Amino acid sequence: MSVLESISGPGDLRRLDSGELTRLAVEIRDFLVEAVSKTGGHLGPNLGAVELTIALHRVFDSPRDKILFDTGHQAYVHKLLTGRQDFSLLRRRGGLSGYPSQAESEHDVIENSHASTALSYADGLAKAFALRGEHDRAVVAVVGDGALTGGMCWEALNNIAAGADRPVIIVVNDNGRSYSPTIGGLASHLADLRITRGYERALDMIKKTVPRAPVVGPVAYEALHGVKKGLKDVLQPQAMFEDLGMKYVGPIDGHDTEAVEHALRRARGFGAPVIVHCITRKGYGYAPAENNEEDCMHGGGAFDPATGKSVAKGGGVSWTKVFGQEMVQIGAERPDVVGITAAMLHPVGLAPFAEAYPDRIFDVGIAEQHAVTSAAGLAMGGLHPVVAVYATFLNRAFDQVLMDVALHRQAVTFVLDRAGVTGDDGASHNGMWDLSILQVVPGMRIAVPRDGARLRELLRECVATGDGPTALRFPKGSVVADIEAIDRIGSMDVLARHPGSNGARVLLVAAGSMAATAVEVAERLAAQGIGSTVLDPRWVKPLDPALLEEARRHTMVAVVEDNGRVGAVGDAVARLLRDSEVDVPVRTFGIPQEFLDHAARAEILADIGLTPQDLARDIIEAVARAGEHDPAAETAPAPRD
Ligand SMILES: Cc1ncc(C[n+]2csc(CCOP(=O)(O)OP(=O)(O)O)c2C)c(N)n1
Ligand SMILES: CC(=O)[C@@H](O)[C@H](O)COP(=O)(O)O
Ligand SMILES: [Mg+2]
Repeated sequence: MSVLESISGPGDLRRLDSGELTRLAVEIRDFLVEAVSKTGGHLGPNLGAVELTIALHRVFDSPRDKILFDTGHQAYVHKLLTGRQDFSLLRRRGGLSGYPSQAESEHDVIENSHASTALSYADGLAKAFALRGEHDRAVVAVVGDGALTGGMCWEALNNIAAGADRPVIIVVNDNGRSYSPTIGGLASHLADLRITRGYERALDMIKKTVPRAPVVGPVAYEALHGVKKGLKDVLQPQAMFEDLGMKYVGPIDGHDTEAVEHALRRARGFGAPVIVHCITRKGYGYAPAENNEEDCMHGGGAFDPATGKSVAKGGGVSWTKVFGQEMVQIGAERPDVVGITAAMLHPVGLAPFAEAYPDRIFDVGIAEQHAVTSAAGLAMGGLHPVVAVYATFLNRAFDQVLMDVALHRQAVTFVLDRAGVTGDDGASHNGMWDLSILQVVPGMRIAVPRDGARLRELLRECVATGDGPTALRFPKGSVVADIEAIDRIGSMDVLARHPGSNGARVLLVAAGSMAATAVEVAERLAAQGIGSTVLDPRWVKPLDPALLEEARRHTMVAVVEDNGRVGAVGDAVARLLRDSEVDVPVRTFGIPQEFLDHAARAEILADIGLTPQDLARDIIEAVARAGEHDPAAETAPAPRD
């Protein structure tokens, strides 16, 4: 039996000797490379957190002590050490989540995969334990250097530092990277800290060579003392954390289990808020990850363990790539257009723009709120910023969109990638909120492209809009083949028309990526004798008033959208018809307003009925209930495949 197989829980860890600990780290790395090569996942971050996580579970008694992981993508080792070693269905239906999950284990706390939250949870937990008199319970938060660039961390630090009687132990997992190298003043401060080891050695050297004052006389001694002080100020920058009222331990070699364990025991013994600064390498111990310049195999699909090369079947051109290519074209024509990313230059597709226009790209760190309000500043300064984020991450910058950009009617374009169901990253990654929250923003215009051609077209319309904010959203994965319009009504594209053989006529309003699905639904309805028109609004906010006249020519409006059902396009269409007294029923087909468990996107779309066959069946039944159509009268059975 391997050492890893002998670990059924954290208690088993404490019985291991140093030789077994060393073997355990090797076994965990081998396990991670093998398992993640099959399922895909966050290999790089987890290879960097092996020794750190082993030490954590040897020093702290989870779940009585709380061990929190910021973002949670680096918690695979934590899962292995807390009784979960079947990774065969990692991030897949029925398998382990790629993030902590309270349903999986009492050792798991934070399920939200949005970065920079762990210190706030920690502050809250520490206050709760103090108030309940549970002073023996430790609260430990593991936070990456990338997550530390998020503003919430500093809000929390401000509070944690004030809580001498409710100590939080903050373990900074500093590998110098988010996806790419972490940016900003804090990152360089952490980098300074990393060289502190040099400071200690330099200080020792000075101590040994600088003779005592009586020997060299006060003037010379003062001069030499000034050198030492200067060195101390320059090379010993942990003062920042200590100035905050935090104790600082480090920097520690984050791949030396015993050193980390010793530092954690010291930290626990302080009984005061403390930062344990661990220096790690993302992808440590697996060369293809360590040497991967772009992101150290931060995330991604299945790969060949021998080479680290992706084995994912080539799925065509991604929406992200189409966006990135068009941005380079726009950048050549519009010197006022600049790009902003929140530590995700490559994932959001802005790397080609950055390469072409290096002084017109701003990576603000994992700081979406700052990204948005700084975009308002850039726009006020006469530029047109394009803020590219994953749709779900815009949630945390809602007030900035509303009160900093829209209130000032600033020409900022938000490009929301991973919009709609993403699936394998779990509930907090689905981009199912943006069409709802942006609906309430006065002056916001929202474009939803149905394919690559429309993405290029609508992106240009967005950046050509100078009197207020625009947003454009598209899903994860490959673009579908272009779907050409057969007609145009106002600013909307007609994609299909079917006459039908009875009174029913359904107006299918398809938002963005649901267009291909809607075209197929219309064909299924036609087979049942139900007439329809498939309409791509292109802009879903504001809706084109021409929609009203088109609705009047139908007996039902069915809106299909890859967003939560509440307060999005369907509700906006219903409100428009109601306010204009167009008495045609509107049915909305979207994502139920729930947190969805992790699974593949296709599985979830099937679960929630956003497939052509389910939609057709539901619409046929709705038409029948409305009395315009009796399916039994038809010869062909209702489609159920
Ligand atoms: C609010 C938010 N924005 C962006 C992301 C995407 N994201 C996931 S992990 C990551 C990098 C995290 O870097 P770090 O905290 O240093 O952890 P590491 O992967 O280096 O261990 C980013 C940007 C996120 N999860 N949450
Ligand atoms: C942890 C995190 O937020 C991302 O790394 C997430 O896994 C998105 O991955 P994709 O870029 O594959 O959608
Ligand atoms: Mg990092």
